[in-house]
Amino acid sequence: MVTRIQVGGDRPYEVLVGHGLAGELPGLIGDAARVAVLYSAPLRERAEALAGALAAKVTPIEVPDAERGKTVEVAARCWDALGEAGFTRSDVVVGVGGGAVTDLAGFVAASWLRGVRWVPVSTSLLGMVDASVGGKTGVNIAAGKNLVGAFHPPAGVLCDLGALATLPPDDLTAGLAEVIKCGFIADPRILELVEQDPTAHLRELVERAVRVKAEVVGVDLKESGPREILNYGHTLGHAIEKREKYTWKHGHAISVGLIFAAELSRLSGRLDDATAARHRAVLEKAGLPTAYAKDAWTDLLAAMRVDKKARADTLRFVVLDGLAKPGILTGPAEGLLRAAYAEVAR
Ligand SMILES: NC(=O)c1ccc[n+]([C@@H]2O[C@H](COP(=O)([O-])OP(=O)(O)OC[C@H]3O[C@@H](n4cnc5c(N)ncnc54)[C@H](O)[C@@H]3O)[C@@H](O)[C@H]2O)c1
Ligand SMILES: O=C(O)C(=O)C[C@@H](O)[C@H](O)[C@H](O)COP(=O)(O)O
Ligand SMILES: [Zn+2]
Repeated sequence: MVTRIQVGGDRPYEVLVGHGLAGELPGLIGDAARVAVLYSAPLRERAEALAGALAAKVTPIEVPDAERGKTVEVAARCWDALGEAGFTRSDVVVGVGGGAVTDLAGFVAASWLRGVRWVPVSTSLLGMVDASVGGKTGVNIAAGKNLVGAFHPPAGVLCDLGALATLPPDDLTAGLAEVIKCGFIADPRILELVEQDPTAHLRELVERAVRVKAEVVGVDLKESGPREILNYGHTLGHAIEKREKYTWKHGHAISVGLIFAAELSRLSGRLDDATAARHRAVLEKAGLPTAYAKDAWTDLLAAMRVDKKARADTLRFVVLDGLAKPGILTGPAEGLLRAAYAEVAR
């Protein structure tokens, strides 16, 4: 059974969730004469199998794995490959992999000839529920996470649940952080399912999280307001990733960031104690990290200043005013931020 979830907006598309979706790719490619398939080594066989079923001339591009591939230098190598293959505006970029590869593939597609079609074939939990949906594409730079990129919605998204069988357990756990985020900002049923047993409810969790994201990005592609809620936990999370030079898994950093954001919500008098405590409990139950280095505060505060939600010198955070009631906290005092950090510092 294939579930089709619609994403609205000026350039609507579908997210397909199911098993064995390879047969859906040619339809999304359409009559393109050339297709570039970006993948990293762990997904080589899957990418080759998908490429082999396409009628178009395929340019395979193997990129470094995980965050090591999400760089300007790797994007430039991809542009060179597209140039050599004579890629035109009717050609298509496909990204096969987790969020790092699909963010890179989307960025290459967004920047090539100022924008060609692209299709993420998501193979990680995090990619399925978050990275492949919504058209945020980009790369990391030394100054911060995802600081260079573009909004460029895909032609469609394939989430083949069968791929999750080979996903390393740590990466499955990392993906749960974004699933849990969706539970706190919009769909508390997600939290109940994770509290019971996430692996027993994977399909429902994927579908629920995709629906949360699809609803938000369908009304606010460019993050002019409502979309900011998807950044819950990300202000501190991205700062941790930067401080760790992108060696921490995104979902792990977001887990700590979610607890920090919940504590910030509680300490600013906006969130009740029980809902704040539930963050730590559900993230722990999923096997996610809940603490970070005590001595890191100065670095983290500096990194948070380039968060995309900041405006000039004012930091802005997504907080909760209750379960599934996200809001914005603008310009909190540093003492408040420090107090929230003390709750995750180890
Ligand atoms: N664009 C967005 O809206 C958005 C949303 C959330 C996260 N992100 C980005 O996504 C990235 C994180 O994505 P991720 O958690 O998928 O990490 P990832 O892409 O680094 O993948 C994690 C690891 O799992 C491997 N892998 C993936 N699928 C596999 C499979 N089926 N079998 C075996 N190995 C597999 C990868 O090769 C990699 O080693 C971050 O860069 C984050 O910033 C983007
Ligand atoms: O799609 C969004 O919007 C999100 O914020 C989802 C996040 O989970 C994701 O990590 C995103 O890449 C963060 O975007 P950024 O703009 O803060 O870099
Ligand atoms: Zn994220």
